[in-house]
Amino acid sequence: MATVVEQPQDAGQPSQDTGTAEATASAAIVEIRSRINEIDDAIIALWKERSALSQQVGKTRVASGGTRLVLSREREIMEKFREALGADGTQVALLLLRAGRGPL
Ligand SMILES: O=C(O)C(=O)C[C@]1(C(=O)O)C=C[C@@H](O)C=C1
Repeated sequence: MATVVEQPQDAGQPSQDTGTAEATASAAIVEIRSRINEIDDAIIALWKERSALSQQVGKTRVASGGTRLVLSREREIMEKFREALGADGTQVALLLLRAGRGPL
């Protein structure tokens, strides 16, 4: 049986390995991937912006004598993500909150 060996891509280069040798399907995949790449870039930018804003809120609150965390607010955010995305939403929310908190 032939062994398929994945070739490493150049760092920073979008992959053109579509996983199919069929030209029409391959062209469609390249097109769809272009939008996926835009979405990933937007998610990364929003993730970083949210994290910075969350840290700003935390610093503002602690500097004013408040608590570092507000668990009722965290529950509200986790519930929003769970309602929108199901069980995976809860995991996403936990990661988002962790990114904003930094190390405890
Ligand atoms: O909304 C706040 O009060 C925040 O501090 C932001 C944030 C968040 O990342 O959403 C972070 C920590 C808190 O425990 C709750 C929420």
